[in-house]
Amino acid sequence: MPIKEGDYVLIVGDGVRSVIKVARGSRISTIRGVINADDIINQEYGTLIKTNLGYDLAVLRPLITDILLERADRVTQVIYPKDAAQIIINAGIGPGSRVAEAGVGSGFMTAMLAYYVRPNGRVYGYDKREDAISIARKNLEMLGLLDWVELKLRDVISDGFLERDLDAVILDMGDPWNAIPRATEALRFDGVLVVYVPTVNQVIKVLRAMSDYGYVDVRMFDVMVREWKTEPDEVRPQTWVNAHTGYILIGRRTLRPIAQPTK
Ligand SMILES: C[S@@+](CC[C@H](N)C(=O)[O-])C[C@H]1O[C@@H](n2cnc3c(N)ncnc32)[C@H](O)[C@@H]1O
Repeated sequence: MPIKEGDYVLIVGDGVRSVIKVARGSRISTIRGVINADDIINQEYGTLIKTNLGYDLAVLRPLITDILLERADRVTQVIYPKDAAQIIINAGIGPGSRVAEAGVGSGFMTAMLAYYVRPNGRVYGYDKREDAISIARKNLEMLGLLDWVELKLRDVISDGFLERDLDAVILDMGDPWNAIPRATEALRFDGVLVVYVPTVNQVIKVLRAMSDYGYVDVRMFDVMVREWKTEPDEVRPQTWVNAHTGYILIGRRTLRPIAQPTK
């Protein structure tokens, strides 16, 4: 399908990498010169366009992660794709999954969940902050993923989740241990609880609560991705790495009655 006005495109080459929304009549400036948006419209994705300085840049269909990282607004810390990928795989989330998430924050994790539960799954996203819900809605709309998401302005610790028998619940909030009783009542028996926290101090409280509420097969890991330079004449790790984002804790609900913690 050819490129249309209003599409997002990824422009790549010679040190250029940016996601642009194509607007008729506009000029796209890069460090390798300028291209006219009109020269992109009606071209096939994958086409090469010459800048006014003579560089060939590729015009590609952006991946969901390209749009998220480059174009989405942020009002909170977000879950990055490297962590989202591990959460999705290890929680067994796929087409048809019904998943709740608190908090939604800027909607980064929500977007990745929505992308993978399509076409017949559903994501129930909760946040107690109105600004977070509205930025998340805007980001999901931009990505075309809102059809798979229900966003709810609600405090999950005091008011709980509205769904039951969920396949997975994901908690990314300051005090997730306080939301574990509510997450547990929303999960199906043997459903997957995922908790994402940045500090070890939080990890300890989460592990205690998971044990109290009868979770089994509890695992914890963090994710290091080391990017490498891919210049054929200089293949080596990049100089700077992101050393830490967060810890991922995953466990399975059991039939233990939720009103009776073990300790
Ligand atoms: C770090 S952000 C979540 C980021 C999000 N996962 C993302 O990838 O964009 C934490 C969010 O949790 C929300 N939150 C904290 N406590 C909450 C509660 N009790 N109920 C609902 N949302 C809560 C906050 O308002 C905040 O927006």
